Amino acid sequence: MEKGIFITVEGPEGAGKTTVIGMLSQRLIEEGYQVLQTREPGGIEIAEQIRNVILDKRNTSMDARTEALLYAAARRQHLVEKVLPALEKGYIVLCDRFIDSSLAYQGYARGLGMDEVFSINRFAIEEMMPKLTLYFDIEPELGLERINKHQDREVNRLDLENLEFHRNVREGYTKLINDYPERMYKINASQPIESVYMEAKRKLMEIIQQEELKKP
Ligand SMILES: Nc1ncnc2c1ncn2[C@@H]1O[C@H](COP(=O)(O)OP(=O)(O)OP(=O)(O)O)[C@@H](O)[C@H]1O
Ligand SMILES: Cc1cn([C@H]2C[C@H](O)[C@@H](COP(=O)(O)O)O2)c(=O)[nH]c1=O
Repeated sequence: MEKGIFITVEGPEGAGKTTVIGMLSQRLIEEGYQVLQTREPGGIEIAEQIRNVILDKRNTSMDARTEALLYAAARRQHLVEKVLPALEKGYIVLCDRFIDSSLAYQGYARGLGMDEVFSINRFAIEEMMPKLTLYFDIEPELGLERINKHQDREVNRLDLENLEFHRNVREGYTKLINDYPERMYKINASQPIESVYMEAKRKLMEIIQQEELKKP
């Protein structure tokens, strides 16, 4: 039984997940909590290597099932190598994307089916689900506009999908929010960054208090 709290942040491209996770992480550390900030796909060497294969713009022939399996493989390794050990030590783990990304992108937008994608992921994660998922909701046009303006961020294979794909990703997330209202909390990510952060922080603190997490 893990002692920490597993939190995931989800949403379409450019919703502000990485930025807000950084702000939350810094604030929680200042308050004395042990925090692990990580991301999917990636976060550890093997998963970062898989990330490079999945997101490489040259891999235009990648089959949708191959893509789903690669995300699940990266997830498995990241979970056992990084997330579970941190949870056992009592950390708050803030993870940029997890299974809901596979359900929205591969299950819904790629059309593989959310149930099918859930079942391959069950093999990868066993029973491990987040205590809370903050879902950053944004119109794909605005999210893509943000990342296109962001000079340092390299555009990847998934970013290059057409607008219809990105609209379907958002529709997939909307289904998930309806299916898992207890676990998922929706935030309007088109608000100014400070408002998004404040709302995320309030919800996160509610869960930390509910779980009675102790500072070390
Ligand atoms: N609420 C906001 N208002 C305006 N700009 C924002 C907001 N949130 C993030 N940004 C900017 O949008 C860009 C993308 O943000 P960020 O990398 O945090 O998004 P992301 O959800 O992690 O994206 P991706 O999943 O595509 O990597 C950054 O340049 C960031 O400064
Ligand atoms: C975990 C996961 C991710 N994706 C997609 C979502 C994004 O387009 C990229 C990751 O890039 P980011 O800048 O780190 O957000 O991968 C996916 O399709 N399925 C997944 O399971």
